[in-house]
Amino acid sequence: MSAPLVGRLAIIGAGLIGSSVARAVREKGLAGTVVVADRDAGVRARVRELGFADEVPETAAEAVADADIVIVCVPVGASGAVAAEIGPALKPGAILSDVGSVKAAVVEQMAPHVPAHAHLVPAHPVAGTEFSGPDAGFASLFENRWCIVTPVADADPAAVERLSVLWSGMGANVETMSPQHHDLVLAITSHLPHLIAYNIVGTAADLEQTLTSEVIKFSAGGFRDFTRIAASDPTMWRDVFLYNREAVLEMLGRFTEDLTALQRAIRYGDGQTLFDHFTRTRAIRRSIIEQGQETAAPDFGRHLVAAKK
Ligand SMILES: NC(=O)c1ccc[n+]([C@@H]2O[C@H](COP(=O)([O-])OP(=O)(O)OC[C@H]3O[C@@H](n4cnc5c(N)ncnc54)[C@H](O)[C@@H]3O)[C@@H](O)[C@H]2O)c1
Ligand SMILES: O=C(O)C(=O)C[C@]1(C(=O)O)C=C[C@@H](O)C=C1
Repeated sequence: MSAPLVGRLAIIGAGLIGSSVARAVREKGLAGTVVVADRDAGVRARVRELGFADEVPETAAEAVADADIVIVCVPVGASGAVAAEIGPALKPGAILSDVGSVKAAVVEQMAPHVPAHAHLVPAHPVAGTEFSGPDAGFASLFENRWCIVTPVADADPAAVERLSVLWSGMGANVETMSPQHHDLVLAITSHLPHLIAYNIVGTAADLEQTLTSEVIKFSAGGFRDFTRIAASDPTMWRDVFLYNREAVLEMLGRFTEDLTALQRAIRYGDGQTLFDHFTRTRAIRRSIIEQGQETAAPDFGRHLVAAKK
């Protein structure tokens, strides 16, 4: 049997993403030892029960000692504090990575705490669900999904390559781009759709009581899909909007202008504008499907409703 890709892998934060990484790495035999840390004692106890880690130390600093690769899987706003805690314990040559949904702000928070003898290689697996916590993770989450690696300016190419190989090993398709470009792209493809979902479900909840209960009773199709997205973790998404502020505001400005144009077409009975717009958007959906990017993601974890934090 050949040696695993990574000797010792440390994961800080054992929620949906951290626990999925641990499960995927173990299932594929990518690491000799998987060490998992979480600041929450209840989560640590649950990780021990679920058995997807070889070691579950009390602190993050203990977890990273001797680790070859460290993946920080905490809400974006906590990444600086975690980097400060573990930075001094990183061994020479260690790769420090993360999975945050925002990249420029994570680099800004983490970079000052990375010692010269370690390598910072941020990444973002573009795969998830509306569920949180260690019960919600599963080994196949990253299969055939993108993982965007966003190397810093002076990144060590060998470290970037090693982390990319680890994500490929978990089944992901790896793409590389700058942290700033990542944030602009994800603002429109992920962050704005979540904001729209949070907003539309909030609007429905603010209707008069009888109307709201009818919305819930008759919800199907479109609205139901929005409620899935709007059930996503409040801490995670608060941080995404606070830390990708500029890119989200840029995309929100464009979105608002386009919405106003549709509103105007409805007001003036301009069916041609509506028809042309909907025809253009239908083509985008079709090209996504043709590229094989449509997956069963919306149904992942349905059985885990009870596990939702
Ligand atoms: N949920 C998704 O769909 C998704 C997808 C891709 C990337 N991400 C990113 O992954 C990261 C984690 O998201 P998640 O969905 O796994 O969240 P989660 O809430 O399921 O898990 C986060 C875990 O981090 C722990 N934690 C928080 N602060 C900590 C600290 N200072 N030290 C140690 N542990 C700490 C929490 O106790 C929790 O167990 C976020 O940055 C998010 O942006 C999420
Ligand atoms: O499918 C979902 O539930 C998701 O929202 C996953 C999703 C996304 O927007 O695609 C959410 C945030 C992450 O940073 C990456 C993936």
